[in-house]
Amino acid sequence: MAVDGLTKTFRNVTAVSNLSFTVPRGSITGFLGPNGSGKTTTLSMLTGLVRPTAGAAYIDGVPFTRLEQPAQVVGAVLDAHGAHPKHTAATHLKAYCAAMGVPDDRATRMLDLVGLTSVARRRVGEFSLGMRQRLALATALLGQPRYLVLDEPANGLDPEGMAWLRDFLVTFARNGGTVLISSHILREVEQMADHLVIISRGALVMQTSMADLRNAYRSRVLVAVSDPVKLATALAASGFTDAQIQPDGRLAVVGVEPDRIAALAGEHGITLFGTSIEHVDLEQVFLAMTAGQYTAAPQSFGAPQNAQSFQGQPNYPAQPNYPAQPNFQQPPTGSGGHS
Ligand SMILES: Nc1ncnc2c1ncn2[C@@H]1O[C@H](COP(=O)(O)OP(=O)(O)OP(=O)(O)O)[C@@H](O)[C@H]1O
Repeated sequence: MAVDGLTKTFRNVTAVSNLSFTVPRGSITGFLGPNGSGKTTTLSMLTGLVRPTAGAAYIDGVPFTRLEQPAQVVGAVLDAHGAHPKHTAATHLKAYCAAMGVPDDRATRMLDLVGLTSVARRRVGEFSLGMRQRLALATALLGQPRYLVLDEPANGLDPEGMAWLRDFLVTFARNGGTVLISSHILREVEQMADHLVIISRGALVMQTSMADLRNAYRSRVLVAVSDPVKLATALAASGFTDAQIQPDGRLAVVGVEPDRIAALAGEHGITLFGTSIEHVDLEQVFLAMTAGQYTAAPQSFGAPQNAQSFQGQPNYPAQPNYPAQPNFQQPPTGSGGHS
């Protein structure tokens, strides 16, 4: 799946603006952006529900409208409220089976797969949002598609439902399926996605693998020592080259455990005053990247104090932005150890 220069303008609102990205085959790609950033509009263009103003979207190399048997290529969940409220879950699915030309027993199997067998004869109007999400997924799966396009499927799911969805999608991708799943919360997709496409105001902010993102925003250890240059040299001699002296004189070290740093300092006669680990919250990084969707003040989105705006930067920022510095911890008097 891919979109290329995709643009959609509704009267005077540009919902999607010259957006290009690729969803690697066999991946789970998280499609992230704040409310109103253009996710649903993009997914609607991808699945042929909305006509682009410019650009194109491709599934299996062709636009959705040119797919010969679309339901057997792509399953889409764009609206959990698609089923008629007076239909039961079973009649809803069987109607889709008939329309798609697939046998009825597929409906029963999909109800079982999404955990709705016990409520198969209940009216959809009585379903909770989470149950509707499961039914919508069952509908999308009827044609045994290779691609899944899911718009905020976590909406309304309880933690158990979320865990179930995660496991289901991971298995689907492991078996060769490709998933594009939107969310406005990185945490919701972080554990299952192997790629991310991040948008803000309809434009691409970043396209990256999850591994690259984690790597660029790794935790670091801040070390206060008598001689930071000497410690940096000692670390480099041991193969740890990612150490930078901070404006406050501390050494910021990535990829080395505090105990190892303390041992090295001891070996080189460097006095260690204290260490603190600075964990990076990826959700904060994401919020900083997409801040300003509705307001010019990034802080109103809970962004880190030193966060920059990443808008319009398709490439990865060279310098990771760490959240505000944690309080420096002094070791107990006379211990000379690390915290
Ligand atoms: N049919 C439409 N007519 C006019 N404006 C629209 C239409 N559909 C979407 N928009 C506008 O396009 C922008 C993007 O909306 P879209 O629903 O694609 O965002 P989203 O990222 O999916 O948001 P959310 O996370 O809240 O679902 C919004 O400003 C929205 O008001």
